[in-house]
Amino acid sequence: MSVAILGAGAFGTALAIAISANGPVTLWGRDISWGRENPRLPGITLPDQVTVTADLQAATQAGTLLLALPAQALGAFLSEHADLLQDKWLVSTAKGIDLTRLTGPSTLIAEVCPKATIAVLTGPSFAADIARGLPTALTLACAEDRAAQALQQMLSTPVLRLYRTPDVTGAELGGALKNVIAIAAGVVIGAGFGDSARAAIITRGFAEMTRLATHLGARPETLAGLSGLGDLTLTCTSVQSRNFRFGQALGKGEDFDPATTVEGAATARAVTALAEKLGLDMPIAAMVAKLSQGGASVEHAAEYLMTRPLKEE
Ligand SMILES: NC(=O)C1=CN([C@@H]2O[C@H](COP(=O)(O)OP(=O)(O)OC[C@H]3O[C@@H](n4cnc5c(N)ncnc54)[C@H](OP(=O)(O)O)[C@@H]3O)[C@@H](O)[C@H]2O)C=CC1
Ligand SMILES: O=C(CO)COP(=O)(O)O
Repeated sequence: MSVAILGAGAFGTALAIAISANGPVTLWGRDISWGRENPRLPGITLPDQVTVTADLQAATQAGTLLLALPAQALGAFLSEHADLLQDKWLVSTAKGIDLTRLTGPSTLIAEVCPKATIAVLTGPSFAADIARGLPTALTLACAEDRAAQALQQMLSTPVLRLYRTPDVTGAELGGALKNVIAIAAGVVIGAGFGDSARAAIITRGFAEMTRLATHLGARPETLAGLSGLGDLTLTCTSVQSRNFRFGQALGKGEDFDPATTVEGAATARAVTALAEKLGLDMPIAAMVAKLSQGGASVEHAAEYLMTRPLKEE
């Protein structure tokens, strides 16, 4: 089946490069004036197998469409182009929760394209690493096993290894929630609170991720896999992560380029609203939501998290 990637940012472009090892791939972007080298992936030239186009009608002739758009842009994009997306195999790579609907990408897609086969591709993977052909392992989540197996074959390469799961909720929530915790980890390091505090944030953040995701039907083992713990580990420990760097800037009291995609900021607000609605305790997410909107100081957030009532782990 032919493959197109919708969204020519860092990740869409990296995936196009990787998957083109298996055959021709179309990469659609609304601005492709950069030609064969995307400035978001400097120094990397697209292989001949990748066709870049700004013609969405042409790109959506492919049967499998990878949606590589930021989570907060996905809903509007789906609604605007719904007529081109019906009956397709739609694979979301967005790692966030929609702020207006309080749902993950798979639910957004299902609402607009009820006949589509829906999957999620997620896991620990910096675009630059994938684009350079470094070995990477991802999770492909799809409730329909035959489609999951077909997508796994179609999108795996000798350096991009996909594991599959039917747990779409767990996979997409792991990817969304780890971005929130990565901001918190960045704050901790930026503020000079140290590596021990970062380990505490990662561990208690993982507890929050698991609490919300399992409440919404996810399997705990999915959260412990590549899409949850794997991506959490990567993003909380690497300055390659935009979410981590955004948190670091908050911790240092520095400005951060508002044009940079930082999924965890809006997702922290969505998670906080969702947790309130569901009666769940998500204190780290709540602090990240406040910090990223300028609604709390780093000192207040640290004091709040450290002086909550003592409890069992
Ligand atoms: N970068 C990474 O390492 C990874 C990213 N992801 C996830 O992939 C998703 C995309 O991230 P990434 O590629 O890095 O982000 P980028 O900021 O690099 O690119 C975002 C892309 O989305 C496009 N876009 C934004 N809004 C719209 C819209 N309304 N219609 C059409 N195109 C739009 C932008 O177009 P324009 O340039 O015209 O604004 C741009 O090409 C995110 O959810 C991210 O979490 C997942 C794994 C790794
Ligand atoms: O999701 C990612 C790595 O798996 C990319 O993280 P950032 O969006 O924080 O750069």
